[in-house]
This record gives sequence, C-alpha cells and structure tokens, in this order.
Amino acid sequence: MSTKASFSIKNGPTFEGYSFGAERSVAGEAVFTTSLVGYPESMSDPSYSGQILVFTQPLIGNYGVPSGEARDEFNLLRYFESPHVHPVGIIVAEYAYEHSHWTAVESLASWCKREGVAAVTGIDTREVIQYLREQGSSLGRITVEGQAAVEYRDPMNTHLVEKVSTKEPYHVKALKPRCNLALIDCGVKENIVRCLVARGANVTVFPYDCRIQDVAKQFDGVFVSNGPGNPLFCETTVNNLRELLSDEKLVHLPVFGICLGHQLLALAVGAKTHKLKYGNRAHNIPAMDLTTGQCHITSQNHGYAIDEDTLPSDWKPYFVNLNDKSNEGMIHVSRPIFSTQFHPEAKGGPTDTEILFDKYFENIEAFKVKKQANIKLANAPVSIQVDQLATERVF
Ligand SMILES: NC(=O)CC[C@H](N)C(=O)O
Repeated sequence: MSTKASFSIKNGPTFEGYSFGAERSVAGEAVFTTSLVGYPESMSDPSYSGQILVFTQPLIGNYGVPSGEARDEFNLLRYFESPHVHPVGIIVAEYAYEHSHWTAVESLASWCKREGVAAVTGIDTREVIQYLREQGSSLGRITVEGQAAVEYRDPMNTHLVEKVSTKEPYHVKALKPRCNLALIDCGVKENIVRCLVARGANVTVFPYDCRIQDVAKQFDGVFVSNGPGNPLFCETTVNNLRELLSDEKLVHLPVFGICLGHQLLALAVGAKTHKLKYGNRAHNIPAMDLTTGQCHITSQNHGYAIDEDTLPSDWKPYFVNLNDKSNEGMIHVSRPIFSTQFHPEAKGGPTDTEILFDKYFENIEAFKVKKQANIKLANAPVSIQVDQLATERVF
C-alpha cells in the first residue's frame, strides 16, 4: 500500500489520502479547476506556480503524461506549456494507477516524482471544493505520513513572475515570417507563442522586467503574457507598459495581453485589480463579447480580476463573464490595443476565441501599412541581433 498523506485547508478540515507523487510535504494556495481534461497542460502552465491544484474531475491520470521533450516545427514544446510542473502539489479523488494513451511516455505519478511535486489521491474533492467555495481562496498543505507538517505559506505574497520568466531574451522564428513581435514573458504558455509564430510572427521573448518602451519601436506589435501571482507584484512591468502606452510615437502600435497580461495593461492605464473569492479555473466559462453580443466558451485560470469601473474613459470593457459578471477583457476606443482575462490560446480548453489572434494580426497588418506611409510613428530598424539570442527559455 502506498504511503499515507493528508491535505489540510488552513482554518478548515484535514482530508486523509495516499501519496502517489513525490513524498514531500508542501504548502501553497489551494485552488480548484473544474476542467475535465488537460492535466499535463494545466500542470505545466506557469500561472499555477506555488499553488496546490485540486481537480474536480474524479479520475485523473488515466491517459498518462506525454513527452516533455517532443518539439514541433517551431521548436516549441509539443505537449507541455513550459518545461516543468508549476503547482507544488495536486489533489485528486481517484488516481488511475494504470494509464493508456498513444502519446503517453510515463505515468502522472512518475512525472510528479521526477518534478518533486506532491500528489494525493483518495480525497473527497467534492467536499474540498464546497469548502473552498464557501470560505473562498484558502491556503493549504500536504503532509506525508512520518514527516513534519510545513508552515502554511501564501505564494501570492511573493514575486512569482520573477521566478518563472525567462532570464534572457530568446527568439522563435516563423516558417514564413510576415512580422516581428516583442513578447513580455511573465510566465508564458508555449501555445501562446505557437499561436503567434504559426500566424507568421518572428517572436522575440523578453524577460518580464525588460524596458519594452525602449525596444518596441523595432517591432510590429507587443504582446503581454499570462503569469502567476498577484498582478500588483509586477510594478516594473506595469511602469514600463505605462511609458510604452503614453509614447506618442507608438499610438498605432498593436498590443495584445492575455490573463496576467490583461491585468498588467489595466494597471498601466490606471485601473484597479482585486482578488476574486475563489477564482475561475475551468475550460467551459461563458464570456460575452460586448461588441457583438456573441457568447464564447472560454478556458480560464485566474484568481484576480480588474475592476472595470476604474477603467479610464478611452477604454471599454470588451468581454464579460456570464457566470459571475466579472470582467473578461478590455479594448481601447481608438487604438489597436485589447486584452482578455480568459485564454484564447486554450491548451487545454476550447479554441473558439483563437480568432482574437487573427484580430491582433489584422491590427499588425494595418500598422505595417501605416508604417510604410510613415504616419506619425516610430520606425526604427531592428538592432537586436536575434540570431545571437537563445532559441528557448533561459533559466
Ligand atoms: N493565468 C494567468 O495569467 C493568471 C493571472 C493571475 N496570476 C491571476 O491569478 O489572476
């Protein structure tokens, strides 16, 4: 029989189960996802950094884990959203000790062990979620039998983005390049880079604290990525974005942000953010496009949201969450800038809103036409030697 392990919620109950991952006692923020599939994608998503992820889907592990080394035609990770697992622990109702899938190269248990991630099975996750929903976002810890319990700790009080962002810029080439984009990496998911490169962008990925306002003139667009933690920790990025957005020579520059990127752009324009009661983590959340009235089913993973009442008058809410009415995006009234709280790149989840990448590329094409006509904008030659940059994340 495997080693016993317990999962405790601070100011809440303790649940007894069995360890199937690394035999390590850990603490973090306990969050839950109601997604039915996609545990490899979720667990390799840097936005889950420092968290203990509870799956409401009762059977987890049944299709194993695909290769973390396989790469696609752009040299991006084929199956993972980053090279490593980011939650410190996972909680499941029933771990499938036998797995089967044509892409599987190992079991979820062996992946967790190799990555030092605690994993507990045999937990009544229905009760856990009811508790987290009532009490709201809570701290949690996993204690492996025979080990001392670790102190509860709140990862939201630490600068998680600093840990997961690339340490040096890197460059990903398109097969048939049509534009050059600068991406601010706060913990970017691989599929965001893929959505850009596959549409013909050479993407230069910069660390979260790079002075984007200094390099933006060399690019056809700026992208701000997803990432972990409280957006208020990213003051440097917010200040840089504020300067970028207030540069008169850059008024036509297309900008797109996703999730944390959306929150950072909102902070940069003077709006406020708040923590949601327990966050939205699922693959089937309805978000309505306020410009068309259409509802889209979206993939989500966030604990914070922006207060749309605090948006300045030249910004409009773009999408609204039809479950809890929280903000799901913003769009500038005249400039080619928009951002979403949900994940149009999916992985996992529905790809319905991938059209937003097409919209971003339409903005980029329009910008290139304006650049050629040289209408009131900067047009600096690319001085960054992209061929001398790394070709993947640098840690
Ligand atoms: N996926 C993300 O980018 C998450 C954004 C932010 N860390 C939040 O929890 O709200």
